[in-house]
Amino acid sequence: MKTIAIIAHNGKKAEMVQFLNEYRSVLESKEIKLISTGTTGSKAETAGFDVEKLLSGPLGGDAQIASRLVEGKVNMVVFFRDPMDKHPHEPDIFMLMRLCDVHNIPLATNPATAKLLIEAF
Ligand SMILES: O=C(CO)COP(=O)(O)O
Repeated sequence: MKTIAIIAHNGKKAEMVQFLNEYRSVLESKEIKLISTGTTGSKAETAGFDVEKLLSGPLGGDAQIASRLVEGKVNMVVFFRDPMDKHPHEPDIFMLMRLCDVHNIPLATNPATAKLLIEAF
């Protein structure tokens, strides 16, 4: 089973739910496990997805996902960042993105890229 980490900043959570809904059948047919930061996961659960929720981003959720990733437990990251907002945990955000590159894990930071990646996943 492959795992996708889903993360969205507040201004991008609606786009994340829209993306998940659009690819619901793909996620189900490929038996993809979802893990997420806390609030993103709650939104996904409300939309009917089964998600393992970690802490909220500002409390260390990005860092927890990074930890799973370096242990080889994450196969792709969908991280809809909000480039128009400030984030107190910016170091964690950059750490997660850096570690995707260190470990050669596909990272989509916007819906257009996420669609291309999930179709090839
Ligand atoms: O802040 C985040 C990612 O950096 C997302 O965290 P939440 O999903 O808890 O809002």
